[in-house]
Amino acid sequence: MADWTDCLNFGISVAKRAGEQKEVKLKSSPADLVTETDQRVEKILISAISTRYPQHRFIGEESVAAGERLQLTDSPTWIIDPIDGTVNFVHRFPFVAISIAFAVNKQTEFGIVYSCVEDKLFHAQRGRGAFLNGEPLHVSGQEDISRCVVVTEIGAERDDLALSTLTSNIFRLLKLPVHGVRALGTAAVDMCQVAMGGADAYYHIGMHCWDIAASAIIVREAGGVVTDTDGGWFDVMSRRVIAASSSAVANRIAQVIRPFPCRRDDEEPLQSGGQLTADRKCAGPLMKSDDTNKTH
Ligand SMILES: O=P(O)(O)OC(CO)CO
Ligand SMILES: [Mg+2]
Ligand SMILES: [Mg+2]
Repeated sequence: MADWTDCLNFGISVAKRAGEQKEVKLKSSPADLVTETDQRVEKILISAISTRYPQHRFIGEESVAAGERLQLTDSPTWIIDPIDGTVNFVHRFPFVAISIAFAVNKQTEFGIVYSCVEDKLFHAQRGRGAFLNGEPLHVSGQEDISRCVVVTEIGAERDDLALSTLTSNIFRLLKLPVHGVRALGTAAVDMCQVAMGGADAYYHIGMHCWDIAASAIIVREAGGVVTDTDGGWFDVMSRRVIAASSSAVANRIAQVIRPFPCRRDDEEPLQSGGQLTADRKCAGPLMKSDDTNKTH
């Protein structure tokens, strides 16, 4: 089996260096919360990594936003979110992360999440455990949904149907009941909370591969489970994820939440007047036939 430890150590060093970038400049208007820093950090990371590993490929949030094709092949590929939590970054809400995953043959070999403000470096390598600042990490192991803190994200969708699906999912969880529902504004850090036992589960439909690939392996290596939102096999390109302290908790969340259809990350983006649309948007919530036994 190939040993990717050299790549992991290099990834950790560039993530920590890039985490020193602090300047906030909006790209065009206050409504456009992609900052120049997002783009600069991605360039710093890709430039450093590609100099050292010229054969490797990249999937970067800002490169894809600029029109680059999003395709995960069997080649060694770095999947990068230069700033996970851009809205937090702009508002100085103190949870912002650099997220880097590395996949070979479409399998994630390691993940790095550097929560810059907290100065917390999470990492995991396949089969070798998960760590926070070098110390081993473990999920809570909680199996009882009624004792769980569950994390999710509010996202950027603001249409009525999207919001009603989002809020009704939270409503159903709170009515189970769970101990609490939280949202930190960064999927990578949300999922690392599950890895460290600060939360017992995370779920979301609509995140991209760069938001969740690194933290998914961190949760698994910390002893947790990562599934699709229907409880099945997790596909990093599907934009559907549950990360949980146990299979029992993951399955219970899968039973409770209503699906929210999204275009896969590796689907061709929609064309709009000859231009690629800005995002691979969620299609809006749909009821599936298996929803009929769900309340609310
Ligand atoms: O700040 P970003 O990278 O857009 O990510 C958000 C989700 O869209 C938080 O995870
Ligand atoms: Mg992100
Ligand atoms: Mg980002």
